[in-house]
Amino acid sequence: MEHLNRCFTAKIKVLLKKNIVEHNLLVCLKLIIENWDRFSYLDDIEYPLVVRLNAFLERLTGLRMNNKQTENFQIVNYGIGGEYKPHYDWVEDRYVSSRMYTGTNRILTILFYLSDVEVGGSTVFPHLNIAVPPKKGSALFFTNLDEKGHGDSVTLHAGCPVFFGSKWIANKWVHIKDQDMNFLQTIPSVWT
Ligand SMILES: O=C(O)CCC(=O)C(=O)O
Ligand SMILES: [Fe+2]
Repeated sequence: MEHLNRCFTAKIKVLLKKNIVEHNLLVCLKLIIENWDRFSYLDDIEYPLVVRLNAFLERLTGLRMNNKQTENFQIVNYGIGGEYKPHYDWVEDRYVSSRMYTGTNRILTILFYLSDVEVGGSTVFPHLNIAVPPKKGSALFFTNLDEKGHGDSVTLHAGCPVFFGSKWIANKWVHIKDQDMNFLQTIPSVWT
């Protein structure tokens, strides 16, 4: 795995690893994905390959990835002109209990790029001056909350419009419930 981009501020870690997903997993995910509609969720229990991928992510991040602590993979396809306007992946504290099924906020986003995009489609962080171009097989990791567990405003991000090509991504959101909050320090090899 090779680093393409790494940016540390006081509050956020954005990390891009190349070819993080073994090739066969990527192929299987794509096969499943191609039979699904846009904005589909992969049932993590139903697909043994997804179970394997979650175990891999557990080892990699030091966070628990079972279905009480993470959301199922969300698969999204953007065609030409498709974009995701600037937003946060966390919700305001007052909405956490009603909107998050774990009753806790999203500590980490893992975004897998399942396709290359010919032109456009970068994931951008305007407050951090970071643009991550989609590269098939790579993954972007970023924390969403500050040290106190509240939504972090520097994590504003967007999926830029696809100008040419088709963009496939799979999102994994990990909730803070029952996680070891020292995960960033305890497994430094993941983050360095
Ligand atoms: O498409 C992207 O690059 C970003 C997607 C995203 O931020 C999301 O699905 O929450
Ligand atoms: Fe997002």
